[in-house]
Amino acid sequence: MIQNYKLAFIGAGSMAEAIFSGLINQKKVSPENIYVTNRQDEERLHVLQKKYGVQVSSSNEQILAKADIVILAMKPTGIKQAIQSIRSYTSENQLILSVLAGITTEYISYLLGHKAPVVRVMPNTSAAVGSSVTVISPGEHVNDNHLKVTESLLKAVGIVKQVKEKDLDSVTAIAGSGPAYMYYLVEGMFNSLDELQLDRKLGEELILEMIQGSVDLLKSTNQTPKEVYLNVKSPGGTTEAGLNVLENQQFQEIIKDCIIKAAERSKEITKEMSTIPKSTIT
Ligand SMILES: NC(=O)C1=CN([C@@H]2O[C@H](COP(=O)(O)OP(=O)(O)OC[C@H]3O[C@@H](n4cnc5c(N)ncnc54)[C@H](OP(=O)(O)O)[C@@H]3O)[C@@H](O)[C@H]2O)C=CC1
Ligand SMILES: O=C(O)[C@@H]1CCC=N1
Repeated sequence: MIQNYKLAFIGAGSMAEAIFSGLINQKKVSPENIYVTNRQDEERLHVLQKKYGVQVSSSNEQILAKADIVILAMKPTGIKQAIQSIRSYTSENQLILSVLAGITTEYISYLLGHKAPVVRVMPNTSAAVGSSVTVISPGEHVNDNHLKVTESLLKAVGIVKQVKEKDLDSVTAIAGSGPAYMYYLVEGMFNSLDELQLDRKLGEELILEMIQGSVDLLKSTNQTPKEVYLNVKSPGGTTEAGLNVLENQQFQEIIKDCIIKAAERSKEITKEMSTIPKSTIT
């Protein structure tokens, strides 16, 4: 279904790369059909072209003229300037996907000034290996076919769920930012290896496989996380000694605060960068 679509990525950073590299690796879209642009970093475009064979250009007109799907992938702060620079080359026949945290479909439609269908998408960088958990939320002018195309595209880089736009702030904290918290935890575990005097390579492999196995078990059981970790713990044993440290430091409270703060920040971004001036609302 999506093989013949031409995709234009406006923004050439880590998220754009994760999505298009995933699409290319999964052989869902060929590099000839992927166009990538940014404002100024030509070296970055050159690197992406060399690595993936994608089409790059600093001309928005060139990039957008052929695009069926436009993927907005700049930082939220850049949305106004970005749409100003692409608006005249976009049309209502193109499907607009936005991966920007906190920027509403309503605001994007307002900036575009026409009725192109806009879908908000919250992926994560695991798209690069086909394992993103991506959440989508349709804006006003989106029909079932637009949603099917969006899903079909994003299913190529992981699982896709649909939510109401009001839920995207919470989802962003988990699906979008979540991987960073996991990597932070893994970094902490890696940092223990020197003190444990364990071979670094072996230790890192054991940690990653242990995490993979823990996720596999959690997914395959009906037990709660608590039941599963209590199965690991023996009275007076090693696990208990470690868990006591986590409990004393209120580790779960910290994690909860972390997720809630990320969701709150998404709401703040909406207020700061995605507010339609009152005078234009009829
Ligand atoms: N990284 C992640 O894990 C996730 C990110 N997101 C969202 O993805 C978006 C991008 O994040 P990320 O990839 O990390 O950011 P990066 O900073 O890595 O990339 C941003 C890119 O946008 C380009 N850019 C900025 N302004 C414009 C413009 N006006 N026109 C064209 N290109 C522009 C930048 O290049 P130049 O400066 O040369 O223009 C750069 O290539 C954000 O909005 C974020 O909320 C969503 C989910 C996960
Ligand atoms: O940090 C951010 O704001 C973006 C959104 C989700 C992941 N990265």
